[in-house]
Amino acid sequence: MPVPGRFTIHARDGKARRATLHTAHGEIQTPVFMPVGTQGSVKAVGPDDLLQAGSQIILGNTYHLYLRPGDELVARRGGLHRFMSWDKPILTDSGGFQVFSLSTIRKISEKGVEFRSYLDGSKHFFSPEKAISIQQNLGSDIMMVLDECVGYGADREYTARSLERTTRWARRCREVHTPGADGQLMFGIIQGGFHEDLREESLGQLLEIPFEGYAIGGLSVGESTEDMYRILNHIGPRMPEEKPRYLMGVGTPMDILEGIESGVDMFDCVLPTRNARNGTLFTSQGKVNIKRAEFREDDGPLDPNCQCYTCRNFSRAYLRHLYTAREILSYRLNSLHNIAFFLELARQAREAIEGGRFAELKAHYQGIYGTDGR
Ligand SMILES: CC1(C)O[C@H]2[C@@H](O1)[C@@]1(COC(C)(C)O1)O[C@@H]2CNc1nc2cc3nc(N)[nH]c(=O)c3cc2[nH]1
Ligand SMILES: [Zn+2]
Repeated sequence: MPVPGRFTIHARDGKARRATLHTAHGEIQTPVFMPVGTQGSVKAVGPDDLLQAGSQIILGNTYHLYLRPGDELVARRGGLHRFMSWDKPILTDSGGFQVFSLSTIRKISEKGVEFRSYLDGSKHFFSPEKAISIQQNLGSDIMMVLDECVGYGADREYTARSLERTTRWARRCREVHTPGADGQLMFGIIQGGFHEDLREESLGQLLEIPFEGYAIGGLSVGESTEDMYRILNHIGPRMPEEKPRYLMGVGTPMDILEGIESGVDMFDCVLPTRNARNGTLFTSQGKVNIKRAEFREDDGPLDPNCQCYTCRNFSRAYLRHLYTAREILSYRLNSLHNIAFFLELARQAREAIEGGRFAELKAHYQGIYGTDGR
């Protein structure tokens, strides 16, 4: 009987790892890309589509589901898995980032963070304990601690004080959930901004608390690729070797490959679904902007090397028409393809690590997407 939290490394290629993470809703082969289902749905696609595309785990969000429909309601409906008919693993973010990026008028204190709902302006308060209680109601397989993601450009002094409070919050999260209770795992989140020494400080403090995994927070917040990679390359390899490493909110295909090369195992980003809705599609030959006139009479598949439903059944001309006509089907077909692309990228990375060919895979995509894929 697999024990939730067990993390087995099968192969290494440089710092890259090929591993299996066991959860209460099944095992996850890593490196893994996690489609984002912020409000309990991965926008425009259904659970059957996600399974078909090879998705192993999806993301939900404490902040959004707490505000609507309410974590207590979801608990009464049997938890998030049953509510959204997804019986594989779910990771939920704690809401810290969303409070800072989406809410107005927020007050942060030792106790937690007070914020106003982006829906109706009503006042709410998240303590670390509350953030964990919501994720217990949702029944997610991997819970994230409540943290403060300091903005890009925050000064060093504030960043240093903030990471100390984030550690105290992390300890409070751990204290209200016994490791492994109800099969739920808990990950700590490393902060420290863009200062290598503060990053090490944050990691060192978190290592004193037993977490089943560790995440790199505070990146993909508008910084340059150079700054992201500098911190990633510094802290990734310093994270516990025997536990899963998760890079939050990242990123482009090249960011993901850079992260894997730095020893990161798990990734999530809204890019595939968000860009699908504005017609930017990721293919094995680079980015395709489907609204371009050149595709008006192009009968070819979006990506000749892709096996997804969209590429097997529809032409670029048709996809361009749907996008131009603002047909709802455009969201579905474009999202299906982009999700399939990111999942296939992660699958190719797993295979390349097993074969000791990760450097070649990264070089191959660098030739197509450039150094950062922006
Ligand atoms: C605001 C919104 C919707 O979240 C996405 C998306 O825009 C956007 C805008 O540009 C892209 C890159 C496409 O992704 O940036 C967000 C993705 N970056 C990111 N997600 C994070 C989540 C996090 N969660 C916690 N608890 N703590 C963190 O430090 C943290 C850091 C993160 N960084
Ligand atoms: Zn496709």
